Amino acid sequence: MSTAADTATNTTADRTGARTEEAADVITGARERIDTLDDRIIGLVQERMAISAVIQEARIASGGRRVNLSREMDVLGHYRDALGKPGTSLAMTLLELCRGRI
Ligand SMILES: C=C(O[C@@H]1C=C(C(=O)O)C=C[C@H]1O)C(=O)O
Repeated sequence: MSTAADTATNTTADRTGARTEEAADVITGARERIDTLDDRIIGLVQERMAISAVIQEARIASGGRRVNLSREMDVLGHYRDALGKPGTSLAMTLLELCRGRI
């Protein structure tokens, strides 16, 4: 016979994929920390976009181009050195967010 407590346990397990209540608690707590980090990362990305826009506008207003490929190579290298090949993909996504598609 299943009880109300069993139902609650199953619900938690369904949400986390865990097979024990202890593991489900660890996962729930760690997910809260990840959600907080993701909010901070999104905020940092938005801050990066705003600063990048200032640079691009200054360069365009001076008669230059929006994009500066040699600087982008440096940014890509920075992320690749820190995070490996997926770091390059992350940097390419960040660059697209900051200056649009080229
Ligand atoms: C922000 C700049 O302009 C553009 C955007 C970049 C970026 O978001 O990192 C890098 C190079 C440029 O294509 C820059 O030249 O530094």
